[in-house]
Amino acid sequence: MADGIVNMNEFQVLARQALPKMYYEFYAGGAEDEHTLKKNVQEFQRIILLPRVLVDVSSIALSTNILGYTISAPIMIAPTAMHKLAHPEGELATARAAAACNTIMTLSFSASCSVEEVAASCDAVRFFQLYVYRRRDIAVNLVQRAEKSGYKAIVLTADTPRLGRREADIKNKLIVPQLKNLEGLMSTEVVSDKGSKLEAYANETMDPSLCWRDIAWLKSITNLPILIKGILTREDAIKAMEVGAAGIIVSNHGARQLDYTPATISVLEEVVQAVGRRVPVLLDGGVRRGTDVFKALALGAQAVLVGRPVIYGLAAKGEEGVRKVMQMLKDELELTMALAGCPSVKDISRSHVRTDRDRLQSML
Ligand SMILES: Cc1cc2nc3c(=O)[nH]c(=O)nc-3n(C[C@H](O)[C@H](O)[C@H](O)COP(=O)(O)O)c2cc1C
Ligand SMILES: CC(C)CC(=O)C(=O)O
Repeated sequence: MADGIVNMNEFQVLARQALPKMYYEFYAGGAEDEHTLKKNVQEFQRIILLPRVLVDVSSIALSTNILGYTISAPIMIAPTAMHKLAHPEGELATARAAAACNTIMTLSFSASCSVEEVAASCDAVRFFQLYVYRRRDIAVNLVQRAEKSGYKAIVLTADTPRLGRREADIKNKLIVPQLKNLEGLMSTEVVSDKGSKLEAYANETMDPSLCWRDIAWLKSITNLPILIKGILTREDAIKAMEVGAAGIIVSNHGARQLDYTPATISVLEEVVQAVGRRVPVLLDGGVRRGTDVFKALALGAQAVLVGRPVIYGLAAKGEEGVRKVMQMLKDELELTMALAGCPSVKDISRSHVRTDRDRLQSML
């Protein structure tokens, strides 16, 4: 099925064909007007590449290091919920693909497979994404299980005190299957019979009082490094460093939370400047091409994460589809680096891209 596929957009078409409408729209959709959803992709397209020629590019090195772990390319797997809605093997297939590609998978708190099942099926480096519920004992339980199962970092998602308004899910009356990590801890049944059950469930469970002070609590329950996901401003990047985050993920949750937030690529540089290399800055949102990865690296990200492309690969062709998606991005990045005159990831610099701001400044 994935033979003859030449780019990520084609995987999206396959996924649409493979999935029931309710699930496809859950995966593909964004919040409200989906303004940010479009912007996440379009703002990458506004950045221009400035290649250097006559550089020896006979060998291209893609590998990089994240929190001390070497990965084959600066492209990681973002946490996305409920992979069994895309494929019967769910996160186990995704995890095996991550291991085969030698990259880091971030397992979603809201996965359809448990932290233990995924750990048993994948010897690659894994991070665990955490939502903090009103019932804090659930976070303690999950973090401890992740630590015991060999996950290497906690990715705290900070942009979801409530669920964003996803109109397709409301229309489709999206259902929520029992979340595997919560089995025996709490039920995911909700009473709401109108609109998105996911929204009702999330709003009942998420702790909207979670705040910067709570990072101290989180640190008290784990020895793992904590990355904060959902940072979009200089101010919050500074706060994240003050509370001791080991890394920052510039993210607007794939445009599924607050609509009209900026495209992630357009705020990356501001965050990178605020952080000043003290901790790694990662980015997700709208990465669909190797050139996008290159642009994010040129603007200071240490790596990117991809969300929907992985789900589209999974829906289209299970583990093989995810592998193909990751390989496609790697191959495109490798070619971009060769054509831009960058033999290694370290050679990708700010001077290899021109942004709208650069164009404005050159006019002053
Ligand atoms: C279907 C779907 C489910 C998601 N589930 C989660 C989740 O459980 N936890 C989380 O922190 N982010 C979640 N995200 C956000 C992703 O981690 C990531 O920020 C986003 O997908 C990146 O944008 P992209 O899809 O354009 O690559 C989800 C995104 C999608 C599309
Ligand atoms: C279960 C969730 C809250 C999943 C999520 O983060 C999302 O759908 O964007």
